[in-house]
Amino acid sequence: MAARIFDEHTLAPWLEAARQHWKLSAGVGLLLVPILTFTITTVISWIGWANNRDGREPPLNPYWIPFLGNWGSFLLARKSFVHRLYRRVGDVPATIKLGPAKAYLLTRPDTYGPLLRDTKSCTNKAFAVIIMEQMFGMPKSAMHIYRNDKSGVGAIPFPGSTIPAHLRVGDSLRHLSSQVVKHLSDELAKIDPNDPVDSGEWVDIPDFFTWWTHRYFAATITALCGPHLIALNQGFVADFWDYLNSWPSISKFYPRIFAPKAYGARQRILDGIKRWHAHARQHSDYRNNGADAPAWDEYWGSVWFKVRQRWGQDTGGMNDDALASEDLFVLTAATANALPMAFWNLIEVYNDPALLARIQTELSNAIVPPGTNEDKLPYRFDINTITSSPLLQSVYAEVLRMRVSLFHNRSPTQGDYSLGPYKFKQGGLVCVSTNIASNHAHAWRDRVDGGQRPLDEFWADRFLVPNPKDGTVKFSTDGLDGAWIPYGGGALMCPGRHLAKQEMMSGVAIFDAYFEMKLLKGVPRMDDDVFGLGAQPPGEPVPVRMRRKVGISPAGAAVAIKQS
Ligand code: HEM
Repeated sequence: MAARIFDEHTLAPWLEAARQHWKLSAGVGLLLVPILTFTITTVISWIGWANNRDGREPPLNPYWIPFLGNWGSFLLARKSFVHRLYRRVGDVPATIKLGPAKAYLLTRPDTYGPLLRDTKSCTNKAFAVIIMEQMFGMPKSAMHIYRNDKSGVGAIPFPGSTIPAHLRVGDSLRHLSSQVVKHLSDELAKIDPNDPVDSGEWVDIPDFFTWWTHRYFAATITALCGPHLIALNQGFVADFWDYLNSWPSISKFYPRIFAPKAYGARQRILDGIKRWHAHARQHSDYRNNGADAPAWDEYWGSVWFKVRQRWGQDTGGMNDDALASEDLFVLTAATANALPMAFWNLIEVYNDPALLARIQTELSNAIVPPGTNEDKLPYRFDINTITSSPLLQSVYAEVLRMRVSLFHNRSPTQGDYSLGPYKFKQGGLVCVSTNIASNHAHAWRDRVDGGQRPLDEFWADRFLVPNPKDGTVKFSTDGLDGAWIPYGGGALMCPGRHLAKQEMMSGVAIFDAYFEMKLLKGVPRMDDDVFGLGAQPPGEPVPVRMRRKVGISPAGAAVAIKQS
């Protein structure tokens, strides 16, 4: 009977009709593929939800397009993808198909801490390898160095690792914050007679984000790398911001032909770094980087760059292009998040005159020596006065909570990884979203002032708790394990976090010492194209009215400021 149903006479008319209307048939076929895929993945998802066994994989997030899965929506609309998924699954993790990769999105902050700390079983290696190639242009010829580094990320390399300690990927930062503060103060003290901001009158600036981040970038790069990187490369500062602004395009893996501006900016930066390396190698021996070497010299800047140069050279597999990509990674890590965050810190403070008044004494006391007048320009600052202020720390932490949006990505490397009743396959990507962590109602239930301070609003005092010792308040992140994770966690936690904190907090004191400012349109919205990639910059121009406070002659003409 079955044979009769499918015999050639029965099928023939259908095949003939399909031949005649092939366009229609192809269209129906194309429509059926996603519908079938969605139906099948939905059934798989239900089975996942019904499964109560320990050691199960999280339920699958259904998708329409075979092979690609959720890759398209994740790359093109990360924010709405994560929000929709979170609304659907709540506190249950989800399995997501991202092209050839399998990822797991964790949605409960109380699972974040343990996962991030377990760097023995779960590292960011798989992800870091992709990032080095796609975002920083690491040449393929050097990628084996990252793939072959089996030493893990903990302080003690895994048994069997052959990579000596001083050659491992990653390093630490020291001695830099006071340099950054000094250079930013020098930068803001400079008077340009042609710049209306330096006239002593109130002037309107159409976009304060550009004004501030370009100046702070120049100061940070001079502190990190010495003055020659910028001096050797005209337009380096503007090019770098073009490159950072291109991150959303590069992160979508667009081929070069579709994003020539983005890849062009990246290439100009890489060429500039190569020029700087060659110049520094000519003038200063990068092998002189031990305990007795100076912490900073004008050619390499921080001794850290000498150590990194030596590491790169000693791998034997890195050419000049690869060494430039390595340092592009560091320069990006050091500025792409910290400087937009220093911007938001200023914006929140200047948006609220009452808050500015509350911190004014601490800001003024940070200038050393106290009572310094204009003869002592550029001012010098005591960062400790600022970083120990409970309120300023709370503002800083709240800014990070609201404006940092990234995924901490881990991958089980020592077999499948168990977390509660769930199992994550070795090689899968386990993703922790700072946005879910930062806005999780239960995790933050004690930090919303009984519901009066919702998490989608900035609240300067969110991180202040009573101090029973003296009846005052103190800054605290107690009880927020897994909820406040802008820097990640465990051995992989950002090595630049102390520097970032000092940059963000001292930025307010330094700016306040030289300028007055009023926001003309309040706090700008964030650029959601950067959601999931780090610090979100503003998504619109930020007009302000500014006036220089110091360094102005009585006639209103700008006067030159002495360099100390
Ligand atoms: C607000 C500012 C910053 C934020 C939010 C931030 C965040 C992060 C995060 C989330 C990671 C990855 C951690 C993980 O995988 O768990 C990271 C890594 C890193 N950060 Fe930061 N960071 C900031 C500022 C800085 C600064 C100022 C530096 C200074 C140089 C820096 C240097 C680095 C480096 C070198 C790594 C890679 C570490 C490694 O792979 O060994 N970061 N950062």
